[in-house]
Amino acid sequence: MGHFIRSSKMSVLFSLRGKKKKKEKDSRRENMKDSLLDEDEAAVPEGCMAVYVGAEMRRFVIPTSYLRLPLFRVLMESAADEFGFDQVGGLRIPCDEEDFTELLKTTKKTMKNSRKTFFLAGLSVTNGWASSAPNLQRNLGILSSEEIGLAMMLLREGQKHLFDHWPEPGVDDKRKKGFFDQVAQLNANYPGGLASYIQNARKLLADSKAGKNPYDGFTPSVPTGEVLTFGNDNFMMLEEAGVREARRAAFVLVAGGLGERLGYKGIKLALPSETTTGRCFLQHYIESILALQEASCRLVQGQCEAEIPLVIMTSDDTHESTLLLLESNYYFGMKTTQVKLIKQEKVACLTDNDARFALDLNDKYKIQTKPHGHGDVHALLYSSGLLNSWQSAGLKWVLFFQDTNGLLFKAIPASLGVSSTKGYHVNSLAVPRKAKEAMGGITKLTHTDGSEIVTNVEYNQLDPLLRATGHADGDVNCETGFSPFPGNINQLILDLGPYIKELSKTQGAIAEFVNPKYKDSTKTSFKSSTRLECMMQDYPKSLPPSAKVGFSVMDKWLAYAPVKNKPEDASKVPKGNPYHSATSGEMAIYKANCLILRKAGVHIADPVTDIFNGQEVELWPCITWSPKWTSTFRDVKRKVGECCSISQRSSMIINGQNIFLDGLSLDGALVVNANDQAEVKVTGYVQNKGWALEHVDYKDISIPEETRIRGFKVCKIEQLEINYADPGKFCFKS
Ligand SMILES: O=c1ccn([C@@H]2O[C@H](COP(=O)(O)OP(=O)(O)O[C@H]3O[C@H](CO)[C@H](O)[C@H](O)[C@H]3O)[C@@H](O)[C@H]2O)c(=O)[nH]1
Repeated sequence: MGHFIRSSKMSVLFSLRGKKKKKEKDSRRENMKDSLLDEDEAAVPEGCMAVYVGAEMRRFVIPTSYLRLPLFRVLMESAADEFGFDQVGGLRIPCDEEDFTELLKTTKKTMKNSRKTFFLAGLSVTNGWASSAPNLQRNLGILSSEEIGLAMMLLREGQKHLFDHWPEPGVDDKRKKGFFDQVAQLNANYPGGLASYIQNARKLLADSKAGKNPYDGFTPSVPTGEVLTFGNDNFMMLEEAGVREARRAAFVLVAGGLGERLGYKGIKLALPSETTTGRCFLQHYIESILALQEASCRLVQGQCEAEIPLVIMTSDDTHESTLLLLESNYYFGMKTTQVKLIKQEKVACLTDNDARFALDLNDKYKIQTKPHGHGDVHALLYSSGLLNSWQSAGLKWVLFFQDTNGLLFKAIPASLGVSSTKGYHVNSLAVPRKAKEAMGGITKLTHTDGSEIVTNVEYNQLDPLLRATGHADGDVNCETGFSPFPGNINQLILDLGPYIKELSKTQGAIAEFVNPKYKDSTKTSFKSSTRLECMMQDYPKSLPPSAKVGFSVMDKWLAYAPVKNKPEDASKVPKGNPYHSATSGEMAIYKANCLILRKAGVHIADPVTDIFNGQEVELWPCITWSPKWTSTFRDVKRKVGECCSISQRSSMIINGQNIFLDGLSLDGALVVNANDQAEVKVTGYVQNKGWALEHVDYKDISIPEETRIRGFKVCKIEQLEINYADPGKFCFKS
């Protein structure tokens, strides 16, 4: 590598082809300009620029792509500052023609060999830029040119504090390099790099400090959408339409969140959705998708070999455990090629309104990072190329869903049916919402210019928005006992074609927000570091008014029972509001199954109430079935005959595709297992001691965490278990 430092100070000037010269202000610029004017600008080919070097103004023509190299660009930019040019930069570096020629040679090579270092020799020339961070300046010798480029960017963006504690070269050099590895990664992961991230953050933090309403100019009102009634003819028609479409769908599960509110150490996808079978959320989701796939193929004529793709968005917090869960369970029956994991990266945490990065408390060479939110899913899907491959394969729908909603697949067929019959580009699934419940409200926003959008207003923004627009009480229930705004459960169904079209404009970037928790009303410091975030449901916000955006409202008991809150928090939820805990999530599954069977004609006893981990819940018979038993209500009705009854203390597990209940009277526990080729009718009176729920305390650490967070364990005292492993037609009569 050549050595660029010479005693003689010379100037380099460059001009971009076709740019007009501005009026020069100082004499040095005047001199240079004179020389430049003699040059034949037209001779500079497209994509190149002319650079004038040294006292003689020797002309070099170089590709403008060189500007992509961080240091080269930084030097050009600082020169532009120095000379006051806007588009035409001047560069004054102490080098001579020979050095510059060498610099170009190396640049050329670097551009070819991509990101190798090349500017090292020139660095000491411009060391002045680091004088504001003396500890960094002393360490420049140990850094590569790429690292220097990043360091320059950090200083330019007000991050010099990151180097305050750096010791002399020779001490912790490896960790210093590690610091830049992380900076390079953070820089590469954010569109526009860290400089854009910091600039966006400063703007959003200033808006937040000023109390700026993100919905300024908009008036909220209650939108109208499709309201579905479980089990009526319309519902069954929509379910059938949805199942038909399912073979042209892809599912996307966002599962990068750690679930801090639940306080569970593992990944939420590995939690049992209910404990009679112990089926975890991921197993339940995969089996539900496979069941839909089969049901969809059965509906269409001729050969159907659809394999519904499943994409799981993970993060560093969840990736390894998710992969392990899949691999150690043979992907729960799904082909490995059907499942793709895409990992979102975290973003830098910010300590103050100037968007200064927070250093990790345990490692001063590491910037603290946090997840950027589920909105990352759009950019990742776009950049992965999956969307285009799905389109080429003839797919039409993309369904997004979250990590812990054991009821969701009961609502999917009908809501997909709504999308296909209404031709919605975007369909959000919603349920009645209790005021202040931690779910966004689907809201119609009318702008002062007359334009309208129907979108999610997040739960922490709905109350201030309502108060700011003349609703003095803010987010409150209306006479129905619910908020008038339907609650968004973050199950989105997008039409793939318009989705791809929109993403090719935005590359999947979603508007960000920041939510700092201030120490006091001066809003100058934060209780803990914050970061920029984005939400997947904000996707429709950028759509043109012509986009067909709708939503479908379903009963809450049917569609929504997430597991998000730890027992101590759930027990403090105001009476009548949902707990969203492991306890309520499991109880909701039993309740929904009972209500579905009731609607199909089974006599099911009323529930009793009980208290687990301080939460009062309805205790219905513990009935579960494997997803392949049924994907639609019509199918349930087909499989349930006359005169069935189930007592309150009963439990039942139906595990098989062709199991029919007919004249069954159950008072105890019954487990029916049958392979897909066995058709089994279950009838008669089954009575035994059954299963009981034994109370456990969440504070009792001798009990496994996944059990104690729900406050009970299932004690299997006595049951009748019948198994059919062979094909054939069978009737079991007790
Ligand atoms: O960076 C992240 C953050 C979250 N998630 C995933 O996104 C989903 C939702 O995360 P949370 O459960 O933390 O979401 P919230 O409860 O804050 O709220 C979201 O879910 C609610 C319903 O459950 C409402 O719909 C609300 O409007 C919506 O923002 C989870 O599957 C989580 O794993 C990610 O993949 N990456």
